[in-house]
Amino acid sequence: MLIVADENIPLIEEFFAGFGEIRRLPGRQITRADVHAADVLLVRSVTKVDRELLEGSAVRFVGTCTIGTDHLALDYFEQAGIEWSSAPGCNARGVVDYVLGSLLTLAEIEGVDLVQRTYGVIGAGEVGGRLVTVLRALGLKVLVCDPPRQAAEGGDYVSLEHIIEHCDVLSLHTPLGKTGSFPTWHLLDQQRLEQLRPGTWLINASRGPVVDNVALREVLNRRDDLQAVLDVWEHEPEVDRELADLCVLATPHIAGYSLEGKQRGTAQIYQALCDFLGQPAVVRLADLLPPPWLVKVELSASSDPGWALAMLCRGVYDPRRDDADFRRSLTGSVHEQKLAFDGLRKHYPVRREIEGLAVHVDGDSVALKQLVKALGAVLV
Ligand SMILES: NC(=O)C1=CN([C@@H]2O[C@H](COP(=O)(O)OP(=O)(O)OC[C@H]3O[C@@H](n4cnc5c(N)ncnc54)[C@H](O)[C@@H]3O)[C@@H](O)[C@H]2O)C=CC1
Ligand SMILES: O=C(O)C(=O)[C@H](O)COP(=O)(O)O
Repeated sequence: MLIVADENIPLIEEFFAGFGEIRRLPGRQITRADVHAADVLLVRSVTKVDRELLEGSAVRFVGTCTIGTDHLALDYFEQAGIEWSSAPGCNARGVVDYVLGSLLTLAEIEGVDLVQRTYGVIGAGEVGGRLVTVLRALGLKVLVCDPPRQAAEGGDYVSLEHIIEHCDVLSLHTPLGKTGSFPTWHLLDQQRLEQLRPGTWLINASRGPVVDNVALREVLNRRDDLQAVLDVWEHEPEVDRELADLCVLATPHIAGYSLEGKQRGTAQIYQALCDFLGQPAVVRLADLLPPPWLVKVELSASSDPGWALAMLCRGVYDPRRDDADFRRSLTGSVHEQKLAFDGLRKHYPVRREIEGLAVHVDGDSVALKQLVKALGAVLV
């Protein structure tokens, strides 16, 4: 069996060597000729997998080690009888950690207590759903907009217009889709961006085109009360540098880049391929994931919970480092900037998730113990 795989998929040998030959290629450069004789194609978000790439090839299974599927022509797969799988939820916690780190930065810059704000989460699936749970457990007021879920299940959801009118913080967690009953392409367009409440914080770690980037640049240029955090961009890997300059935090599509998230993505696709081939799964992620560098945190019962929140989140992950690296890369020609975008992602440093962090509270502090649990860390 021949497997063609994006070279940036971690643990590819460990999980897939047993199936046959693996040919690793840069994801943006995978061509028809590369996949012609392949049985299996394993990608990340940067490879557009469609009729043009696959027609006439031997590919019978496509796996994307990502949550998002907007780079896959799913209608064509169905027509052509090509089996496929994504990795739902694999890096959702990484995105939650990114949003928490961003909120801490925004609160610090603005001199605002996070409790004073009302949060609007748009898209309440694997990422948004986890985010809502954490924010509510932290005692914050959260409104949720998810029209597809509202239509399917009913429940306590509000409209996007309601979120825009009533929330001080908007965090986007929808898939990217141009068609269907609930399209998200330019969900935040010029008109909706104009309507944001004074002082709104806007966070986009979904897909770039969910926000009209030209309109956002224009609105941010006029309204210095708004604060934006962007992890994703229209036309990646090219970035609108003026827009990046206007953002409080700007990062190169790394919100979900926790080590666990990336390795889980590979493990989920391995499982899906085993299922497709009717083979038992013998490789286990638990045997491969290295121990975290931060083994345990000891908190004194007298610690201030606000300080503890920032220390625990930032001790595990602080997006300001990614922002600084990214800004340094926004120089040179467009070609150099695009290479740097991919380079930062390819050589991304080890980052772990808050969920695995062991925390001991030395003494009896209900507030601190609640905080640890709210973050999803492990109280030991
Ligand atoms: N920046 C990054 O590193 C990452 C970005 N992502 C992006 O985040 C997206 C969301 O991820 P998950 O939560 O795992 O996906 P999911 O599929 O579990 O949840 C998406 C939710 O959005 C809702 N939704 C769809 N259309 C909507 C609309 N018009 N308005 C409001 N809600 C809508 C869906 O009903 C669903 O509940 C992914 O599709 C991917 O594009 C995911 C992981 C990492
Ligand atoms: O899982 C997703 O969806 C994401 O956005 C991933 O973080 C994208 O990672 P790459 O596939 O672009 O490396």
